[in-house]
Amino acid sequence: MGVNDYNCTPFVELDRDSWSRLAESTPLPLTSDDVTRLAGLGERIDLKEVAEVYLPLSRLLNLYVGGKGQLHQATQTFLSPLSEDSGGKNSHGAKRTPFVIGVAGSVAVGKSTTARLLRELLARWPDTPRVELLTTDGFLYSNAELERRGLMGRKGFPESYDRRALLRFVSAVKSGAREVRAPVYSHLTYDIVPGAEIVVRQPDVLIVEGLNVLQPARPRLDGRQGLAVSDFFDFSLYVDAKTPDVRNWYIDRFLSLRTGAFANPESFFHRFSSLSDEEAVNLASEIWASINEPNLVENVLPTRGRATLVLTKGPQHDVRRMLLRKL
Ligand SMILES: Nc1ncnc2c1ncn2[C@@H]1O[C@H](COP(=O)(O)OP(=O)(O)O)[C@@H](O)[C@H]1O
Ligand SMILES: CC(C)(COP(=O)(O)O)[C@@H](O)C(=O)NCCC(=O)O
Repeated sequence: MGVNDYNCTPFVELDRDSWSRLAESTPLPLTSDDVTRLAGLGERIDLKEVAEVYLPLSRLLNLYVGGKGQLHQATQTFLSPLSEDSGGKNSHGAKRTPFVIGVAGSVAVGKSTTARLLRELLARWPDTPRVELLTTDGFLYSNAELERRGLMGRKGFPESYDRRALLRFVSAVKSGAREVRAPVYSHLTYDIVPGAEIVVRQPDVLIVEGLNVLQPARPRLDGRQGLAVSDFFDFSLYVDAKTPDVRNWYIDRFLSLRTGAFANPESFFHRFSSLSDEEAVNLASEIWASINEPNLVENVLPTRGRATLVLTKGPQHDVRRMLLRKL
């Protein structure tokens, strides 16, 4: 095949039928206990979809985890003469660090749902019982800081995050730090929760989910290329769908929040709980068009080709196609 061949791509493409056939040969099929637990997650996800799409995906991830484990072992063996030379005083070997998976994609495409499902499924594999989840919204600047920077209408854009703190967090996890802490964001108050934090203690797998996790590094002021969180990923997933479908999911979620979470007087959106259907659709469409769609087009979509796996959904969240990076 020549390099000008139109078919020349770094991805292997699998349609839904081929992918779901892999479920048959996936060890550890779902048990009725798993089904009960997954249903208890409160997701509206179809369990057939879990069995046909997400279960084989968890197997693929499990193979990558195993592959990284073997590479770690081989590297330890390679470095072991150095520890022997120093009479065991200097240990050049290092403990294996958590396997980090990035999950990227638009607002409302289903990143959190995918990440939560993967957490459940991965934890069933004997070599990865401890799976933790981090959402990057904890690294958004507080509303007060966003106001100060004139970024309140740009929440979710790369500049609305404390990118240095996020990078330090992921870098510490991949450096083998015993305990790493991250701030917490509340969708209810629409702000960072003062004093709250999540603590990550050397899990087997860490899933880092967020709009911009596949962004490349920004050039530094001294002109040198810095690092990006994606430099620390062992695997990354981009959840993709047509923009009009994602817009519909955003509006649907907004409508169900209006009758659910927005009814809580603590909610930032409480004042919208009494909107009529039409008013709520107009407001959600306005937020989508002014913030989330421009961010998708300008910042999120351009990172899709950087993922290890692109998962493309149809209008009902049904996964239709997988693009897997060739090795
Ligand atoms: N696989 C799925 N099947 C059915 N509904 C889904 C699925 N994934 C997400 N959703 C729904 O789509 C909306 C957006 O999903 P969510 O995971 O919150 O997106 P994100 O984290 O990307 O903003 C939610 O209402 C969620 O219930
Ligand atoms: C909190 C978010 C920026 C997503 O953050 P992420 O966890 O992807 O970093 C997003 O869900 C959001 O609230 N965007 C602001 C515009 C809106 O209200 O939809």
